[in-house]
Amino acid sequence: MNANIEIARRGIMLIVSSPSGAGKTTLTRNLLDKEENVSLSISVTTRARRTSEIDGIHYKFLSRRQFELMRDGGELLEWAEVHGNFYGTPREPVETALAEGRDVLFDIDWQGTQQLYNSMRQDVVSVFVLPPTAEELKLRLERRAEDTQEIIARRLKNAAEEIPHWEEYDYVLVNRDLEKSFIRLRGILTAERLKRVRKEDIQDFVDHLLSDLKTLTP
Ligand SMILES: Nc1ncnc2c1ncn2[C@@H]1O[C@H](COP(=O)(O)OP(=O)(O)OP(=O)(O)O)[C@@H](O)[C@H]1O
Ligand SMILES: Nc1nc2c(ncn2[C@@H]2O[C@H](COP(=O)(O)O)[C@@H](O)[C@H]2O)c(=O)[nH]1
Repeated sequence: MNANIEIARRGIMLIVSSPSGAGKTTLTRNLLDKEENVSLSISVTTRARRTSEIDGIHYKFLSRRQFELMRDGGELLEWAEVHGNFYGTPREPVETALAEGRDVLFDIDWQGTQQLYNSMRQDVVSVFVLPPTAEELKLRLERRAEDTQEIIARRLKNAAEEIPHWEEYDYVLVNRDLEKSFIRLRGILTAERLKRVRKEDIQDFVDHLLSDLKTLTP
């Protein structure tokens, strides 16, 4: 057997959560640009589209009725109400990717993470991103200039309820320096991909290695 061969494994569900504005979207988009074999789970939402967003790329934007039809038809892996809007993860693309050994990145909140923990724990790796300070969180939301003052105030208020959920996650990152945070996030994915338990056919690989070794030793 060729020693460079890729060992087959199931895909990983890499979840990144944070209070609004801490930087999870920036970090996950960077990861998608730099890493192969990973795709973003595109959520459905009833939230209004921001000017910088494209339907079908950042989210699939739905009416409340369309969202309820998907949810009630069992088409969502998880769903939650966040900041007064509904968000959910379409089931089919995720299940297909994982079965084909492709990793999937999720930008979802703590409620969705809890649901995926309950249903798919063995596939989930979760990361909680914290802002360096409360003032910086507010500044980031303001500098992003995508939301009204009212929406920013609501998101900052909700941050106090979201942040205590950091303890439920596998990893925690304080996103002070973007480059350092990115290196850490990428490191988490790299290490998780190498975990022994994920390598479904590692035993076959080792058996071949041992049998080849026998031919080399008297
Ligand atoms: N380490 C950082 N230093 C300075 N600015 C940052 C850093 N990380 C992200 N930002 C900026 O902060 C703003 C908010 O980031 P981003 O949109 O990624 O947050 P988010 O956590 O995904 O928010 P939401 O949940 O609302 O989507 C963006 O303008 C982004 O460029
Ligand atoms: N439980 C889920 N949460 C989701 C999903 N998609 C996004 N989100 C979270 O909602 C908030 C707000 O996002 P924004 O784009 O409006 O700023 C943020 O915490 C996201 O992580 C989902 O499918 N399920």
